[in-house]
Amino acid sequence: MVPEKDTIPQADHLTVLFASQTGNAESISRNIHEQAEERGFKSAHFALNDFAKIEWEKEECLVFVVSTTGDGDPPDNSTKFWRHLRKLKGGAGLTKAKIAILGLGDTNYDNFCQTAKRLDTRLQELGATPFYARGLADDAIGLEETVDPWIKGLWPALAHQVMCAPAIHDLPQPHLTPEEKKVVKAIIEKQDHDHKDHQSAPPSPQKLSATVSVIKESDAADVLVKGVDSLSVSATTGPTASAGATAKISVTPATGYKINVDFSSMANHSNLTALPRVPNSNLKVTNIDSTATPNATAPETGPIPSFIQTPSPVLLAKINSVQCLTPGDAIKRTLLVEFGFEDDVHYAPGDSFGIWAPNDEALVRGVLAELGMKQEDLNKQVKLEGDGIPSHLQPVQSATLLDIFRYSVDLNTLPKRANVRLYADHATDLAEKQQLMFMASKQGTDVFNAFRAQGPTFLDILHTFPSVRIPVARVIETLPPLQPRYYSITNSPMARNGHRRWSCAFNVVTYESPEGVHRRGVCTPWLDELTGKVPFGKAVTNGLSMDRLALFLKPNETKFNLPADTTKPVIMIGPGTGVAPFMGFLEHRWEQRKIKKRLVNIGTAPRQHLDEMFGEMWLFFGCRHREKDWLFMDMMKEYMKEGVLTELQLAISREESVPNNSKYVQDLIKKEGKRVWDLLDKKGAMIYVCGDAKGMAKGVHDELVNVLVEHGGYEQMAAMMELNKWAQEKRYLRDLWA
Ligand SMILES: Cc1cc2nc3c(=O)[nH]c(=O)nc-3n(C[C@H](O)[C@H](O)[C@H](O)COP(=O)(O)O)c2cc1C
Repeated sequence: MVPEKDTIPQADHLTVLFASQTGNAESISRNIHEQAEERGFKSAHFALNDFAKIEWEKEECLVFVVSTTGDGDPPDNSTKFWRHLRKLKGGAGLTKAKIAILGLGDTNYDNFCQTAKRLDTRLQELGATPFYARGLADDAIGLEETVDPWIKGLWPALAHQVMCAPAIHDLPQPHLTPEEKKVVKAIIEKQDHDHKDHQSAPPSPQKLSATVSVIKESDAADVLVKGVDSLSVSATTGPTASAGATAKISVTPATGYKINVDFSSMANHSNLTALPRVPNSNLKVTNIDSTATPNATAPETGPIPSFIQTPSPVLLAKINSVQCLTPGDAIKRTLLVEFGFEDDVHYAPGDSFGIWAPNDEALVRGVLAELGMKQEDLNKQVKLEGDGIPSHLQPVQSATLLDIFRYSVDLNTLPKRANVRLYADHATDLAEKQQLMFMASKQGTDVFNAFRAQGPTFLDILHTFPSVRIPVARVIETLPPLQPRYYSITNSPMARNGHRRWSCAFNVVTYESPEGVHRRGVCTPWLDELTGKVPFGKAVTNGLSMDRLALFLKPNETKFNLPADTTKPVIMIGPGTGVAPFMGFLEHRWEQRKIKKRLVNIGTAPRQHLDEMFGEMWLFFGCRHREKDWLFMDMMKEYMKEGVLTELQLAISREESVPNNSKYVQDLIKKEGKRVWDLLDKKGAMIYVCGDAKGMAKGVHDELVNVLVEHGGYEQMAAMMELNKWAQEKRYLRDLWA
């Protein structure tokens, strides 16, 4: 019997959902969505925060591609969905859902692929059933290692779902390669056989994933779509000049570096396999303005273009002061920058804020020149259109190409194999085409890795393969989105004028690669140049740029803030610029103490010793050389003198006189283990860790486990679980960065 139309399970319908912070999960999920459509599925593609657009009770197959960010946190474009998931009760409309989850993460972080794991658990609690084994891809070894075989295995698993769903035999069947058909047939035959023999359940996701691995590598490249790119110039006039288009200083376009790698191994491989699929061409860039502003050259440092979507409202700020905290011979150049607002802003010590810095102007102009754009085209207003274009491009209704390349595409990102494959399609020189194809293939993995190890910008790639003529629309839609940069606030709203200013401390990221190439980050060198590259010494307040910058408060999901109960002791662990939020904590506590002291003195608060009203504050700080990069040394000493900071433990990593057991903050936690345990056990201290997620945070975490084992009498596993519990209770808080 054919079910009524409304009740037909939509087994040939597929919804591909993503949660992505820096664009990987978004582009991988788009790839899956596009391949699904080519294979005959009716596929839809959404960010998890758009969950309201999905008819959950009707969806049969849902594919999730989710990354993990921060300290095991879900990406920003999925937080609304998580709040929604938390509220749902078991069996809440998900019982029909068949799910497949691909997680992206990095094993250098403690909570590897936490979002995918949590999502899997929660969806199954709510009644969803996996139809295909979960994949967890590791950025540390290369996402492709897992992503490519996972996607390859997805099609037979999906087809199996469709073919086995009895109600939908009349619906069109998805297209499979002959190999995939064989696999599905084998699964169905095996299932029939098992069923006859044992009356057993359908194959488990694990079995499916094991079976699909028989598909040959070379089949991955079976569906290739050559996109037609367009920069159509159907001009209409429009007077608007975008945010970044006003002329100030002239900038010479950068030329790019030629990346040298050895392609000699290419001769040994005549057959290339596992070539990634080229992303579909969806984007159309249409010129909507014929009134060019030919002499406009450099970006305004003022407000960011209106098409940029920030996670909280933009706040305009000017730079009040800048101070270089490290002398010229220090390994890193560290700046303390204070931003000022005209109106009060609300924040708490420990909060962070975002800055949307533009790409380096010379790099932007170099790329546009290399793409064949004429100077007079750069300031024309264009609009970006097309079905299925990346979410960050959808709001671009009217902008200049200059602004799109300044603010919307990441020009420093390392190339992915799918992009290299795309560039091969657009190379006109045969030798270059072959080299690019080789790097995109499985056989060229070593060469590809050697190429990436030199940190090429997009301009370097164009410079290395000069015959690549890639349309600008293809570049815009295939490069990942440029991300804002986040900094911890180092001051307190309780300090004088504290509600009208935010300070932050950061290392200026510029370095020379082993090949002698000058490399730079996006935001910190930009801020350094904007503030005039001040020398080491006192804060500079004069002669600073008068432009307004666009800042925004970062939604503080982790609640990395001081406890409301001021008597609770806090243990702060933050080497290098990881100390930034703790300077805000200390200033805040100092102000709280001053107020309490005044109230006691005038008799409005009970006479009590200040140390009874405020818990101990311990700081574990680390630097390389006491004289060169002990950041905020004077302030730390002052806070010690005032009794605000009750314990300062200093680790110094590059001074010979310092013994090995005091080089890193984790060494000092070990040394002070007994006292740390007492503070945790007897006084319920909070633990805060801020800084590098890979080396430091892991080392500190392991040492905290040891403290619980050695001094608290825990078994290793129990100690780990206790720390996890503290993390969930927000007693052990971490603010980490890559
Ligand atoms: C600031 C930052 C924090 C991260 N934190 C984690 C983490 O806690 N666990 C993990 O497995 N991966 C972590 N990663 C790795 C990302 O999940 C991985 O690079 C992924 O490919 C990013 O995908 P996306 O671009 O879709 O966000 C982190 C990456 C960054 C840049």
